[in-house]
Amino acid sequence: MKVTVLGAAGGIGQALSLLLKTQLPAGSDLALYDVAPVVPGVAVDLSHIPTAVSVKGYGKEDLAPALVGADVVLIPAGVPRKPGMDRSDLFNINAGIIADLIEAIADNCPDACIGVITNPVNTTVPIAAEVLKKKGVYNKRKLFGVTTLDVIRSETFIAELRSMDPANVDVKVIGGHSGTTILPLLSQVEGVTLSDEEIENLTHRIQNAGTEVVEAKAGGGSATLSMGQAAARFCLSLVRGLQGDTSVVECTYVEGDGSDAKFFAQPVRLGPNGVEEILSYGKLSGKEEKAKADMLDGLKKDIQTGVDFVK
Ligand SMILES: NC(=O)C1=CN([C@@H]2O[C@H](COP(=O)(O)OP(=O)(O)OC[C@H]3O[C@@H](n4cnc5c(N)ncnc54)[C@H](O)[C@@H]3O)[C@@H](O)[C@H]2O)C=CC1
Ligand SMILES: O=C([O-])CC(=O)C(=O)O
Repeated sequence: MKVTVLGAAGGIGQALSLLLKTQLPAGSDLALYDVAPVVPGVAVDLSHIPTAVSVKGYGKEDLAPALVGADVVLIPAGVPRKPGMDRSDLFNINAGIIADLIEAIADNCPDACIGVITNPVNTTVPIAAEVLKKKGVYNKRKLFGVTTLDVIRSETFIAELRSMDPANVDVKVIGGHSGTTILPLLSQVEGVTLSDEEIENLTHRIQNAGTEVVEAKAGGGSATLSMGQAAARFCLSLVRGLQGDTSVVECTYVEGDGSDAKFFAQPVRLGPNGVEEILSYGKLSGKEEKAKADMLDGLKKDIQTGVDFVK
């Protein structure tokens, strides 16, 4: 497997690359690309860790060789939020960065699975799809918005509340990746019964957890370490699927049947083709149904913003 990280010298990129260096299957190649001049140094640094994963750094002018042969491309390139900003405030800068990087992916590794981390995810994923369509290489089974951070936060916060081992908590989070479009299905958590008040408080915390980190970092960026862990989990799941394991399920923002919105985060079974099957997210509680209905217009607008940007 070759995994390429675009934006590898950033906060997420470095944490993610470290986890991949130590956890990708033996024999994998890890390609680290960034426009920041430190990226070859990040690669040398990681290369001293004794695992059977080879690491190579690629500077600004070397995007094509970083991508050629990639099975998976993860994209945390772009600017993060500062206090007082919404994820949508990142659109002006990050939309162009995503469009350019996706174009290069279309030219150099059109069959790769692409995991978009760059915000606003609700919009950057539709941008990626439109660019790939223009290039004639769009495969909806291979384009993913990485929303795993919402899942691991949900698992963490529930485990804390009930003094459980987080490894035993499994939560589906559907919708999108900002504000109320993040919809954790807390009525369905197996083995955990939550009161209405607990569900309300947890939902609010999960939806605002990104802002919790942005405010705590006080101008120094947004979640990088937890996001590195989330993206590594997602990437390792994708790789297991690509290598033939068809039992791997993750929630991720993909183009499904469009019954809720054209792009929607939902549980997906992964496999050799990327998305093998979009799974049902089950029965929602009355409150979750209403929360979904209330956020869909906003999510659809975010998606349209991405489509319009490319058109
Ligand atoms: N999907 C999610 O759940 C989450 C998404 N994010 C998003 O991830 C993005 C990155 O966040 P951080 O790593 O904290 O930012 P950062 O500023 O630490 O790193 C971004 C990196 O991207 C690089 N970069 C910029 N333009 C580039 C280009 N054209 N090609 C290659 N590299 C380029 C920069 O040089 C930098 O090294 C932000 O947009 C942030 O909002 C952050 C947390 C969670
Ligand atoms: O909140 C942000 O800007 C970064 C992010 O997406 C998250 O932490 O969920």
